[in-house]
Amino acid sequence: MTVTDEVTPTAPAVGGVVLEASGVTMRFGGLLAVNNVNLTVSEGEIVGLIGPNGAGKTTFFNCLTGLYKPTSGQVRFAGKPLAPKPRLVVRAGMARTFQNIRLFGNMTALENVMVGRYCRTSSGAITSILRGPKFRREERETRAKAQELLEFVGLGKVSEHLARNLPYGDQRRLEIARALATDPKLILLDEPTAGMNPQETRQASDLIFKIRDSGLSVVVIEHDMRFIFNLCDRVLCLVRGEALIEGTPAEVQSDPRVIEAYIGAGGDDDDDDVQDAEVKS
Ligand SMILES: Nc1ncnc2c1ncn2[C@@H]1O[C@H](COP(=O)(O)OP(=O)(O)OP(=O)(O)O)[C@@H](O)[C@H]1O
Repeated sequence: MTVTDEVTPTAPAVGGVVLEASGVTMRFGGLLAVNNVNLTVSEGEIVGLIGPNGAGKTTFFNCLTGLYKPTSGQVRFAGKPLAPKPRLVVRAGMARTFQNIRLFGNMTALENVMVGRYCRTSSGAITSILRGPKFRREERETRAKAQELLEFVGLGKVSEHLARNLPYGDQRRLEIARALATDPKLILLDEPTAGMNPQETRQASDLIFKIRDSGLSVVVIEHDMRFIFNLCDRVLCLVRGEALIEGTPAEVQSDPRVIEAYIGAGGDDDDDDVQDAEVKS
């Protein structure tokens, strides 16, 4: 089966620039993990970030989301410079998921999503302790919004299940729901299909299209080339911290330097995927 048989993406409605990262560089001592990388993401775009292991993809995400303060370079979001502080980044409208699942295992799916929502509520510590009418109203709204998001990602029926008891693919969806609860304009997904079976991967792809169709932009790191080439409007390939090529899936897939980079890195069979994946035109 070809990739294009698997899903039927709708045409992207690309708008103004949401994210503009320019000259982002991150040095760890003597190691230049990210070197002078630029990335622009527009409204309604799905952008893929690929590259062999250790290429700097997650480090670049960490620079975009304020977990790391870049050694140099600038990140602008919705036209304004973005301070490298995770809390401010989330408030500005950028959310993310992590390579390793970071859920609260002993909380229900619903509670996990509610936690994500609290950055948009206004009840302070005193209101929360006193549990007055304002707090109760916000809590009701937060709960309703969280349930709506669980339904959006296909987990409406398991909202009262403990996160740790959910199957792996559902835990990944739950992470996405929690990120969406912050009301982002842009969501960054770090290896959202890692460890998934082919059916879960197809569902993840459908969910990302649905997120895009709801008006968000998406940047996704992934090693699964079929998934990336089928999903993305544009792909940036990093190698040893530097941008090797940025282009449409077809352009990136047919660039011999990309295949070489994966083979040279002694990768995890991704090089076969780069050549074999059939991309949307
Ligand atoms: N906090 C850190 N301190 C020192 N070195 C780091 C740190 N984080 C990442 N690195 C190094 O930076 C380089 C890029 O790592 P990074 O995790 O960003 O790559 P990646 O492309 O996401 O890899 P993978 O696909 O394996 O997740 C690697 O050499 C890594 O060892």
